[in-house]
Amino acid sequence: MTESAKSARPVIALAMGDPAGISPELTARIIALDDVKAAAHLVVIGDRRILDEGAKAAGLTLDLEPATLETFQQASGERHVFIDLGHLDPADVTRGEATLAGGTFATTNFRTALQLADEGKAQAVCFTPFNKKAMRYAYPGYDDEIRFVADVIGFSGKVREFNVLEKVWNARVTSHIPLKDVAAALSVEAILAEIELTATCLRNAGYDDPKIAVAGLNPHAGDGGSFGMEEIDIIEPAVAAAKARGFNVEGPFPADTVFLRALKDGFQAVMTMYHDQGQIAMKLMGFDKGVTMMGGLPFPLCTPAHGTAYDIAGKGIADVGASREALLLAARMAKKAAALSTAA
Ligand SMILES: NC(=O)C1=CN([C@@H]2O[C@H](COP(=O)(O)OP(=O)(O)OC[C@H]3O[C@@H](n4cnc5c(N)ncnc54)[C@H](O)[C@@H]3O)[C@@H](O)[C@H]2O)C=CC1
Ligand SMILES: NCC(=O)COP(=O)(O)O
Repeated sequence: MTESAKSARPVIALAMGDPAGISPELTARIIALDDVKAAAHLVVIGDRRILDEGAKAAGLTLDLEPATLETFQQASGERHVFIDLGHLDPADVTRGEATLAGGTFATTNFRTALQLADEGKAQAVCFTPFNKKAMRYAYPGYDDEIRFVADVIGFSGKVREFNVLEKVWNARVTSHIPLKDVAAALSVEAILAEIELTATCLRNAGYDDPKIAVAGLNPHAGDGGSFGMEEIDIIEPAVAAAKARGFNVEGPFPADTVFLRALKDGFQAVMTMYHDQGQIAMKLMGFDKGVTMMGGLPFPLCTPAHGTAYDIAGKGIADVGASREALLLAARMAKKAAALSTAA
């Protein structure tokens, strides 16, 4: 890519996701978006035959620059780049089914994208949806993306998923664990660490003085200890400790109204205690725009908040809105990171 094109737009490595779902058509739709093109230079990693199937489903003809891992940095930047790993024949894809072949395809693409970012050859990574069952076939230790990323790039710092809508973010203290284990996983230290990471990620995304609302765990935030003690014993002390450290944080608020309060009172993020406490609200507020962002890594990592949608795969009706937001958020964060490192 030419120097002027490079400085204007971050390079985003886009890994094609699960081939049995909507990932191929979403990848094609992302490549065709003008605002994504204006915001980022994409290096798409996958198999051209799978992408072409997606383009066909989406009714698109794609104009991509073919390149290899060795040559893509010399690309002009006029067109997005496609790195064809040639590793999956469409004949081996069973649409709507989680398979080892699908998981191998997606983990290989993801690993390659992560390595590019780790080597500084891309400033951010995005992916179209993975299916966790398929990922586990290919990589048995695959609890979720966080564990995989940590394994691939050898990162041991704190990383967490955030769900992002323009109007509000959702951070969570626990994530992919059984609901029965949530209460035992809460501690003052865990909540404090999440607040700190959330504030940092919000600042990295351009919110200079982030304000965070913390949800309770129990109905009505425990109602003074009537329905559980976690608020009194853990969450309130964590919020007090965070305030003492200078964070703009309030709570615990009852979880059933905390998002209403956040929107009304201008909180940039709601911290929930477990996955679906936030996800239900976020997906109702903006399923077609929701982004999952892995915060705490050395580079932005974003994906749509929805999944592989096996039920509509190949029908050409998958909405690209959330993927578009994922790419645009990653581009914004990459530009902000570049500006901060230039200023330092
Ligand atoms: N970005 C990612 O990699 C994500 C992956 N997943 C994974 O996806 C798999 C399936 O997850 P589910 O819980 O079934 O949720 P899902 O989001 O795949 O599907 C839920 C419903 O939403 C619809 N839907 C999803 N995306 C859509 C789109 N772009 N346009 C139109 N309709 C859409 C589906 O057709 C389905 O009816 C799981 O393995 C899960 O872990 C889930 C969330 C995010
Ligand atoms: N692949 C990203 C992902 O699955 C996000 O999962 P979740 O945050 O919706 O559980």
